[in-house]
Amino acid sequence: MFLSLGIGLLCRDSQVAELFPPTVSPEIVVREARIEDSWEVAETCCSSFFPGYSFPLDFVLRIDRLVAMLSGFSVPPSCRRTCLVAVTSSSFLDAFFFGSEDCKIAGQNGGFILNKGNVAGILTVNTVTDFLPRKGPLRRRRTRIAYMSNVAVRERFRRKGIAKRLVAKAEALARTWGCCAISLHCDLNNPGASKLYIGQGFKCVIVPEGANWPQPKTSPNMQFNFMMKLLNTS
Ligand SMILES: CC(=O)SCCNC(=O)CCNC(=O)[C@H](O)C(C)(C)COP(=O)(O)OP(=O)(O)OC[C@H]1O[C@@H](n2cnc3c(N)ncnc32)[C@H](O)[C@@H]1OP(=O)(O)O
Repeated sequence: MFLSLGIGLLCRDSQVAELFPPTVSPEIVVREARIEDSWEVAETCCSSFFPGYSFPLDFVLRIDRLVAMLSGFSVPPSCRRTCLVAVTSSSFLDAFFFGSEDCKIAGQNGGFILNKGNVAGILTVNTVTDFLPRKGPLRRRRTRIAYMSNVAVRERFRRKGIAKRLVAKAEALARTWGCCAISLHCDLNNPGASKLYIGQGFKCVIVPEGANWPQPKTSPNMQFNFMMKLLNTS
């Protein structure tokens, strides 16, 4: 009986392997982040944008992100901001990764990770338009243009269409906010991300030389493409 049960399990494993070959992502749901996702959002952000840092600097970075995220959700009146997460089904992760790379505690492999790994990707979208030139002598904020940032997918979940899903969800959300366009800054030296946005229909906006066009505050040597996509609101 034990033998047949063992064979049954083996069959199930191979069938599961067939159903989920390594190139296909497990079930992914894209939704707005909840408070309990905060640490994993910070972790996904830091491991994607600062992959080279090790303990204790990476821990400090994550705390910094966490604080920035929790405090950054207050926005000027009439503006919207939200963080989207792509989450994997936890049962899948429990079955395949529990106790291994997704459940690391401080300092392991020289890096700080404390999560079960449900968040596979993140994206922030807002209508604050801090990165668009203001309008008129009163320097009023532009309206109806959403802005995307912090798009990141954990390394082992990349090239499975997760960023595309996050971008599509951000566009849908922007439409519900009444936006007619969505914009972003993309590092000129990030060909993967540029390809992603061009593939999703974003166009580079040529910023006139010397224009007073606000840019993200990163290292001074970093150069950005400002990209935009008109949203079909019909
Ligand atoms: C506005 C911003 O926030 S820009 C910052 C972008 N973020 C980063 O650079 C952080 C580190 N990188 C990442 O987190 C990821 O690699 C991302 C977000 C750039 C892409 O996430 P993924 O989930 O892997 O993208 P996804 O699988 O949806 O790819 C969609 C398309 O983008 C393009 N693409 C994505 N990554 C790459 C890459 N490394 N090289 C070439 N093309 C790429 C491809 O055209 C791809 O389609 P394909 O797989 O059918 O060829």
